[in-house]
Amino acid sequence: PMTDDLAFLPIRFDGSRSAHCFSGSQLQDSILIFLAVPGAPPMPMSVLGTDSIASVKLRIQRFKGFVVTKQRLVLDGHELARNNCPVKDYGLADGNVLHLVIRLADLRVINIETASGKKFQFQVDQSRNVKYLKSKLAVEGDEDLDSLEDDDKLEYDGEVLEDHQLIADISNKDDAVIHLFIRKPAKVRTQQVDKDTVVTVDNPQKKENLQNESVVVTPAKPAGGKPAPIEPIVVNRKAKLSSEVMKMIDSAIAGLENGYTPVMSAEGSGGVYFMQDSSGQKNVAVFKPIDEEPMAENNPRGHPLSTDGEGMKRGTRVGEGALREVAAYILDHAVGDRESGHGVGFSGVPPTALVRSLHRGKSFKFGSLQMFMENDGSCEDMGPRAFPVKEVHKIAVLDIRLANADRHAGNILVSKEEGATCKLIPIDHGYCLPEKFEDCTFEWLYWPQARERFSDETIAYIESLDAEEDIKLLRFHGWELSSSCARVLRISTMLLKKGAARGLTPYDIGRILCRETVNRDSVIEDIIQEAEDAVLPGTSENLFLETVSEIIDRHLLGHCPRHPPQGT
Ligand SMILES: Nc1ncnc2c1ncn2[C@@H]1O[C@H](COP(=O)(O)OP(=O)(O)OP(=O)(O)O)[C@@H](O)[C@H]1O
Repeated sequence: PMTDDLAFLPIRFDGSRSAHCFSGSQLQDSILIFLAVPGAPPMPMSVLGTDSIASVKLRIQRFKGFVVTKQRLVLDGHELARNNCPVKDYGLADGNVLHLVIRLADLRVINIETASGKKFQFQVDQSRNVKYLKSKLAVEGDEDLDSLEDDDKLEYDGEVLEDHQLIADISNKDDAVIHLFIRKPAKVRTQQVDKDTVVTVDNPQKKENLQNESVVVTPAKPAGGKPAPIEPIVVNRKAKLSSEVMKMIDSAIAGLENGYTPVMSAEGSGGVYFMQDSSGQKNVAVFKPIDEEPMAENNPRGHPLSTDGEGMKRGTRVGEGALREVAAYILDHAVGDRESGHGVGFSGVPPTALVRSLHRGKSFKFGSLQMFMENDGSCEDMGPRAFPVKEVHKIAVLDIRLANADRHAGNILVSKEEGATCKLIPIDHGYCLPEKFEDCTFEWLYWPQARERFSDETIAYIESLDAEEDIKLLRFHGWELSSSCARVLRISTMLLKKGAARGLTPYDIGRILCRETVNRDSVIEDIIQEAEDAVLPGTSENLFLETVSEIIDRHLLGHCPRHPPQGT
């Protein structure tokens, strides 16, 4: 609405003066940008270069009503994630379009009937338009819709709906039935080879990340029978799925078979669906389809499409979120147990698997399926004071090892156990194991617990870690890490081990991995640069890592731990 648009503009202007009357420095610092909210035309907004991201979000909250913590601001496909950072550090300039992505959806249920009488149900954000609904249908409709063309129409009450019309404006009645004709492009190619389905996940940017570019789905039902509604994707038949994963899949199948359709989560930046058990009373799993990740083709939250295949965080790929979710679970070994088949590991990543799942009762989608963990909210809802040191440290160890680029407070669930102690549950690992350290951020970095030393038990666990074994383990499960992701894992594991051995705290180590400001490289980035400058072109990876190791040692020598290392 007009009033909202106007509210953005004059906020910096004194009513009696025009913009031209601004005093020198303020005028120079003022930047006119456009804020793009899904389903509405971009609106002008004037900010100062010195404004922090948090203050821009606060203004958006004041004028648009979206709570600060539920906003993600995206410029050129990358999130402006640091709330304390001035906008000028992100290089925001006149005319830039800032995309607002709301992590909280305003969902609307829509019933759709095809010409041949088939019925579908969708949940769509009210702020999306008809064009978006069509693109969703194009992917999620069934084979009947295959032969239909792009210009097929959606109709409501005998009226043809225009592409730009908002879902909110179509009808006020909740039971709106929209008649449609639409085509269905393929997203993931499947091919029948003997009794198996060979699936190629379409990710043109970085195919080498999936072994042989294809994945074998083992049919859970005998050949000729109906496919199971959820099937784990198993690349290596020798890799056993943990019993927790199998149990979770079985209960989610029971829920689907009893007719309980997965419910879309109101929270999250991508498509996140809660699957129920056979009673329909309890959430048992969380399904995140590959094609609905932030910046992927069918993202339901209004994320702009990625233009170059890079994900919302630097050094990650759109379409690989599910692999990273599974990798985080696989690499979260239980103490003393590196093999597959473990339940919950040292850091408590919920059991997670790559699956093909029936979506909305008709088409299949690929994605990650994670055990639903009962919780009392996330760290976004409470201060960190009540969290036990051990709980914070287990998250810190995970984030440092995996160079997690998305550890915000909403991605740590809190469960209050009996006796009121809090357990922390790390979720959402779609942006771990990046190709570079640039976007590493750790919510816990400034929590007091991060300044405590690791316990002996944690130090023993850290000592047992081995990046080479981890890379092999992922390969065994079918994910061949790209050389740059493997390098990041090797260096972060090396730093964690060296730091812990010297008595450094999670804060000390985390500060080496995270940039202090957006535009200043982190210590680890400087160390890598120094090593790159020191070695000759064509040097082996091993020699390069030795060089990194020496530079880290030198850096840590100059680092004075808060307490002397143990045993010295
Ligand atoms: N394993 C889980 N158990 C219980 N709840 C979960 C689990 N995974 C996700 N959720 C719930 O779903 C919401 C969205 O999930 P998630 O954070 O993984 O999504 P996302 O799209 O990657 O988004 P974002 O990082 O922007 O929040 C979470 O805030 C949480 O409430």
